[in-house]
Amino acid sequence: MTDCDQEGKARSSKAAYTEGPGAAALDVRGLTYRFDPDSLLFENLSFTIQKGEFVSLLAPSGVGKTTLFRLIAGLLEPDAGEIRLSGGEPGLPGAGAGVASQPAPGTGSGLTAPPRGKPKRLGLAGYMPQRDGLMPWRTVLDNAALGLEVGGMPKGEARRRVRELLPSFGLEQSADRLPAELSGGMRQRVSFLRTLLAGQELLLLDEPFSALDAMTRLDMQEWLLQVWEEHRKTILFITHDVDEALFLSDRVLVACTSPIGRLEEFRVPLDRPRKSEAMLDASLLPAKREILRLLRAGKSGGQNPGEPEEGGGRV
Ligand SMILES: Nc1ncnc2c1ncn2[C@@H]1O[C@H](COP(=O)(O)OP(=O)(O)OP(=O)(O)O)[C@@H](O)[C@H]1O
Repeated sequence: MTDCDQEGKARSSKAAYTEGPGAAALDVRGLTYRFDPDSLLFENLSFTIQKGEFVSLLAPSGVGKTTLFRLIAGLLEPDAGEIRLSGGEPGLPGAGAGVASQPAPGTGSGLTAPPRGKPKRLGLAGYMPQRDGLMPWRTVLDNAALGLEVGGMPKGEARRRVRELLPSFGLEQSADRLPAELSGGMRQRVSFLRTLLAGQELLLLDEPFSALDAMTRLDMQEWLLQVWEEHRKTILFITHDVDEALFLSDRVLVACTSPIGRLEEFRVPLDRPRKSEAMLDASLLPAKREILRLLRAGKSGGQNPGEPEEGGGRV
């Protein structure tokens, strides 16, 4: 048993998720997935994200964070378990669109597994992958409008919708520029605008700021919170930066075992709206210390991780 497992057992009675079936944006039950027989990534994993929450996911590199996003987005199908998203018809609760299920061993859920094929939840979550994926030949305006156009909106209407939001994304003067003419932060803003405009309730953001310098990153974090407070979407955010996770989130979920079978939950004790100085708030230190310790325990496969350094916040 790893240090992380022991810690999980000790904390399990406290780490109860607040589940309200009508308010869930995402409900994962008994998820099991492997790419090949020797690489089990998820084993009977369950967690819930409520509508309007900002939740970050922290885990050591290579344990399966991006794969989890691909499963939620419907790009991969679980071997067992179910993934439910709101926003489909009839949505949550229920067994209509937006539900992918395979029988989870030992869960006795009694749910009927739909036939394999196109996942019913495909398109129900907005997915912003690590690389911004902007098309180099399309302007800012046309890149941001892409999701709307793919969804069937006429080009003129899609462009009008984009133009309305360009000012709050700091892109008003850049509508006709190509991606190669943009800074890293601007590219991420275009990519996020495209994701937001596609209209889904749940947005999956995979390390969107990892390639940015420290100052741009701080600006982008504050900006993202402003936009989120304005649009009140549900965000699930992958990062390797503990400070970033604590600053942005209502809850931080930490995966520290491989395969991932449970997520340790930390509620962030900060009021909103937040400014970046909140990262220095002393109330965050116990959670930060504990998260770093868990991640180091997970990384070292259960070797004694020792005391984490105060300053280090990236894993
Ligand atoms: N298409 C694939 N086929 C086979 N194995 C894969 C595939 N995609 C990812 N993997 C493996 O699954 C594991 C998890 O990969 P994933 O990218 O989900 O990890 P991650 O936690 O997001 O990593 P990082 O933090 O470095 O981005 C890795 O061992 C990876 O090599």
